[in-house]
Amino acid sequence: MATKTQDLITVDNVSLDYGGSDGNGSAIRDVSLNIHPGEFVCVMGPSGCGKSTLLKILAGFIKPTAGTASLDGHEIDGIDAQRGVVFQNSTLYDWYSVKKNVGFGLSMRHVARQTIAKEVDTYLAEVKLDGWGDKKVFELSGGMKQRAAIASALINKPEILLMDEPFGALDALTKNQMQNLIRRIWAKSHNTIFFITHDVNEALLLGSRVVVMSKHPGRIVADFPAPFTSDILRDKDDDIRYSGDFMAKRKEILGMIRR
Ligand SMILES: Nc1ncnc2c1ncn2[C@@H]1O[C@H](COP(=O)(O)OP(=O)(O)OP(=O)(O)O)[C@@H](O)[C@H]1O
Repeated sequence: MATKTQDLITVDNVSLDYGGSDGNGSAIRDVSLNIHPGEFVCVMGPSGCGKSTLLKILAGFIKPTAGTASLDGHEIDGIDAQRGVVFQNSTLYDWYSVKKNVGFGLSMRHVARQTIAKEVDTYLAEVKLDGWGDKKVFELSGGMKQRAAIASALINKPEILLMDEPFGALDALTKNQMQNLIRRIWAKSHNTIFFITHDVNEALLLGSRVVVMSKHPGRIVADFPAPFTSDILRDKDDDIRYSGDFMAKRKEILGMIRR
């Protein structure tokens, strides 16, 4: 058995080549990244630089062509409920009730029905969907679907939550509400979150750490702690986004991405 390490996730010199005759299949190259428990890591980079590829490796959907990715010292080898995934477009079953969707992972693991019902209620309350459990997913708004998707990932108590532009398709107001929701859940539960976004404000408003990737094939070009999400939790508002420090960091990241 592997020894328990301080890092929850270790990505060691990972490259992924999708193949193809044109030689352009290399999606990420020599990526190394360690994630500690409780970090909220936001990943940014130009379109096509390999952010989703990195997430898919962490989720266990694909294996690197070189290097290793491990969770808790164990090489990631296939999908597992230890890693919850939330995509931009909900992967819920539209014709099932919200409750059935949220409890799906537990029922697959043959958890007792009463326990599932209790847990479902807890996680629906967590994402502020109490009272909506009996609705069918197709009856929900986009923001509500994403809240249900987050509940159905969290109910499995994953060691890490992998989120691929989860709020990318939402309007500005709903997006802001969802950012507040996920920040509050993170602060309360100390979840570890790996969160891909195209939105530099979102990365700085949410991440306790921001990672920036270069253009295709992606490498990590910057990796730094971000204080703003803790400031927002302390101040209970996000006016920090108008501060000089925030603007300067924003400009710096955009400069890196455009370069
Ligand atoms: N299944 C696949 N087969 C072949 N090439 C792929 C596959 N998935 C992704 N790619 C290629 O790998 C590169 C990285 O794609 P990826 O989706 O990881 O980037 P991304 O940074 O998440 O992009 P975006 O920000 O636009 O969502 C791209 O050039 C893409 O075309």
